[in-house]
Amino acid sequence: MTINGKFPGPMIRAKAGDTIHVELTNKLHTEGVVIHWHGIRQFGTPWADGTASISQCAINAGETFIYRFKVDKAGTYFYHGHYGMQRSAGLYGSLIVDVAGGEKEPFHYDGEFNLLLSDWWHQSAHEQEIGLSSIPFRWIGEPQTLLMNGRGQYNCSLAAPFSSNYSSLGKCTLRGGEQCAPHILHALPNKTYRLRIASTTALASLNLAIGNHKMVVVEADGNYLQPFEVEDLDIYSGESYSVLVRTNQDPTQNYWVSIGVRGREPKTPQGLTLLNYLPNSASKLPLTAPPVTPKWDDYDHSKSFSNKILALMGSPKPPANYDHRIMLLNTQNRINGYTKWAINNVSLVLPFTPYLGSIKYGLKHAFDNNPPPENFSSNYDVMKPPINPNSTHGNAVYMLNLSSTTDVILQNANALSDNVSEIHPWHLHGHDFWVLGYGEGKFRDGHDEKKFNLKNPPLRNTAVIFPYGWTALRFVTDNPGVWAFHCHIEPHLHMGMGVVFAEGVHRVGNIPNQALACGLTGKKFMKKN
Ligand SMILES: O=C1O[C@H]([C@@H](O)CO)C(O)=C1O
Repeated sequence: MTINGKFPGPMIRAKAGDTIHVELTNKLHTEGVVIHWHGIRQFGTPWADGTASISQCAINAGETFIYRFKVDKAGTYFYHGHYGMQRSAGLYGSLIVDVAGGEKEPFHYDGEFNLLLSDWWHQSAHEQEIGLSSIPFRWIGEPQTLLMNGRGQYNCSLAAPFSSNYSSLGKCTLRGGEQCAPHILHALPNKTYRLRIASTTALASLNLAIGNHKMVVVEADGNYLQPFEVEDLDIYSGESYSVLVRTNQDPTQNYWVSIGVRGREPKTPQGLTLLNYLPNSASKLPLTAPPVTPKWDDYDHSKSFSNKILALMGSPKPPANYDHRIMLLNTQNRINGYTKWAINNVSLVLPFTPYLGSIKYGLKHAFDNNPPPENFSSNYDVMKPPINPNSTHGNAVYMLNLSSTTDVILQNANALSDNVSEIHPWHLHGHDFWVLGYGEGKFRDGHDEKKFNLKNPPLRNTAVIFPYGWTALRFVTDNPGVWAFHCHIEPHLHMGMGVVFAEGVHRVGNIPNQALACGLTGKKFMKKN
């Protein structure tokens, strides 16, 4: 899927405080579409969040929807489809917000590069969707190619001469000008570059490294970090980083930039591009092989990276206590033979009427009004496959009081097979949260919160749960609207791995009619007219 004939879609670049106005015309003849502005909190414009069945009705073929919203915070963001598997089909692009005029970033750089990372399958998103909702279940499998700015190669490797792994593929013979040719980073020696990195993968967790160069991490998800230096960085779907790279290596050489799969047994060759030191030719191959991606299941490496991420000194601190705590157990389940993911034993199936309208107008039949479970059984064994794998469908909403401090403890568990627990990056709409901590095994109430970092936890919109572990998040419900909170692995959301939060919906102003033109809100307004 392309936008204005482009894949990825065009980069949108604005300044903090700007209003972005996008007119999205759906020219997909046979399906609806929406676009989510990932990381933008949509204060006062919850109908512009771009989540089908949550913030708006999907835009029908031939129709145009106007997204108009303010970008209040500088940072590295992206946008993407939020309906079915349209992200896997390529519906995404970069969204960069620069600091407001007269303002400065808290670090210096001479130039910048942007890398939007994604993964690519030869199977269409429709086949993927059907496989996920079939008996027997057909998993999408690992991607064929990893992409940087939509570019990657199949059945050949840029690095074949260096590596026995990839020599079997043969060397890519690029003459220049091919659409699959990598996006080369052309740099001058002895400068500092800001590399913006965002991951909109449908599945893959990635590790990025630059041969011979260290990176200083300074931003995550549009929030400044206490700078720290690394040789490689893990990035999960839904996350973004800025790193500073000093081009202080031998200026007669070029250097590899590599991305490789983490957290799942990789079946996809590394994605590669070059850091080209000018005036060298970009066709000059580096002297050494591309950086090796850490072993896919070396979770200690991933945890050590996550634990280094702390807020820049002077950043907003979390409230010291919570008003409301929700425990969310993540399990893989079955419903009538279908493979699903469930949260506290409920697998999310979105309603036909978007919540924002049904809650605002009190249309009680639009979804299950019983509160969803805020906890799970204290004797659930997270280290074993579920004893009773059957779960239920649901579409109930966590109704949160406005201006309250909410803690969410995400609890990972064993999947359906023995000795399998997967990585899940959870993304919250409408807010940033503080990541208070990560832990192993089952969260111990009354004990583990003593280890929370309340001094300098990073603010983010996406945080990972490690296999068999828990992650603690805190946020303030300061944004009237209805907000998705879900695993950012697209097939996992499709299989039900998400929940919905609503706060202060009575305060939401005029929702554009078009966002309501389906389901029960559609009926209500059609009658009126
Ligand atoms: O949701 C998933 O399903 C498969 C596997 O668990 C069952 O085939 C997989 O690897 C997932 O992440």
